[in-house]
Amino acid sequence: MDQSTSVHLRESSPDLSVGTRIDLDDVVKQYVIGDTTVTALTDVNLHVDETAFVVVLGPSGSGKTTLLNMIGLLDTPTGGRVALNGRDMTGASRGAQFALRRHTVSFIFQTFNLFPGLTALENVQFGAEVAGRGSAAEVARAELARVGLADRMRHFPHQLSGGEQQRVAIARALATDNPILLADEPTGELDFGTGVQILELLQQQAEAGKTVLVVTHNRELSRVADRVIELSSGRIVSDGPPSGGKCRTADLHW
Ligand SMILES: Nc1ncnc2c1ncn2[C@@H]1O[C@H](COP(=O)(O)OP(=O)(O)OP(=O)(O)O)[C@@H](O)[C@H]1O
Repeated sequence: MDQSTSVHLRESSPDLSVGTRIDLDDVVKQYVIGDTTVTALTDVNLHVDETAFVVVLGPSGSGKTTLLNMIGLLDTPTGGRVALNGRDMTGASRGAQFALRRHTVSFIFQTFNLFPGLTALENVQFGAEVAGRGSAAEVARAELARVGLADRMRHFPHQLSGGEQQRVAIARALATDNPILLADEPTGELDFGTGVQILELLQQQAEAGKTVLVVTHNRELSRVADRVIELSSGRIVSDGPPSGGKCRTADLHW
């Protein structure tokens, strides 16, 4: 085997036997546009090694999405270190980042980001295929049933409500079987009742053994978390259980 083949195989075969772990050490992220520098994250130290429902809370512009993008290896820090599953990915090649991300992290977005020309089933099947899972159609059917959409498999996104579309997006994330779910304002487009259902669904995934990180500006949502990481102007200003203790989704108001 020549050296390039060996490097390729190594990069596309991350060690999946290690447990899920997120480590950010002294992470800084700056964006430079013309002669303006925006510091989105400053000296962020974050360690998650538990399967838990974690809420990242902060006002608009505090760096929540930037933090999620760092954890999900969608963006690289200006300074500091990002490691997933104990592997330092800070200086890793795009190929190595893609390979690890593919088997570790799945994303859920505020605007669902479904493929409009694919049915619910095909959207979810795509998730299973990207992750290289066998029997992708079977996996997709099972995950859609898990999120309560067994009777909507042939529907296209425009034929589904916002809450149903978000369920499809969650099913697509689950179809990858990745251990970390990163959700950016997943209830932002939904009414209160639907948002609570989506939150419950995400909470169930944490109870089933996933690490679920949900970004929100809505403090009320953070009351159901196991752990709340609060950001202000790019810095973590608190990290711990919700003040007042964890409550049930049924006790939320917004
Ligand atoms: N690609 C980029 N180029 C330049 N500046 C950026 C970029 N992405 C984010 N920023 C800046 O970094 C800061 C943090 O942005 P970020 O989107 O992480 O905040 P946020 O807390 O997620 O905000 P929101 O809740 O409004 O989505 C903001 O000042 C934003 O303008």
